[in-house]
Amino acid sequence: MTGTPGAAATRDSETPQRSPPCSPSYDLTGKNKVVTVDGVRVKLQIWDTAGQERFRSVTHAYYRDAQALLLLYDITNKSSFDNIRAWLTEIHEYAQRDVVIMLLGNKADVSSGRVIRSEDGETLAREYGVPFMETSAKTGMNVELAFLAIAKELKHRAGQRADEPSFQIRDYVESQKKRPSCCSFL
Ligand SMILES: Nc1nc2c(ncn2[C@@H]2O[C@H](COP(=O)(O)OP(=O)(O)OP(=O)(O)O)[C@@H](O)[C@H]2O)c(=O)[nH]1
Repeated sequence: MTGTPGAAATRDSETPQRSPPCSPSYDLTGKNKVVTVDGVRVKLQIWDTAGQERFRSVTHAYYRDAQALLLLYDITNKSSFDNIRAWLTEIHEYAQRDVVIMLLGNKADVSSGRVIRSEDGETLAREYGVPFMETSAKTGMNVELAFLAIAKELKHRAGQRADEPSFQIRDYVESQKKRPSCCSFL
């Protein structure tokens, strides 16, 4: 699912989900997940396109009604990064207008073999106005944060009062995210 809408999250839905094809230590996709935000339990239902990105008509069905999309690329795989632009264009066309999008550069634990710098991810994310962080499904780095940030945003939208300041997901992610250690930079 790298370079694809790796996870599409909807809140509290009854639709069955797919399982991921592998089992890294921390799952970025494939399960229902309950995240507690300010004492409120937010249930995220997560769908993984699981390699079906070749079949665009199938993936449309995955993300058409999603409230949030996690776009993953692999920092050791340039084509997965290059695909992100095409996915953002697709999403613009087919997803909900107010869908929450997050860009994730996965495999941040890998110290040799990195071909995409953190700055490249940051620049792309800034261009599209979406939050960005690097993650590792192996060590768990920023995985919980990705889901928590999405849950906070969705909860905020659902219950926002007119007098409340809006939740800024990009600021929140920037303030909370962990950076990979020095040695994994190019
Ligand atoms: N080191 C490291 N390996 C990872 C990480 N995430 C996934 N992998 C490994 O990368 C390989 C591919 O993982 P997948 O989750 O199958 O990749 P994918 O892009 O989702 O594949 P499809 O869903 O089939 O498109 C597996 O061997 C995983 O264990 C990570 O964060 N760090």
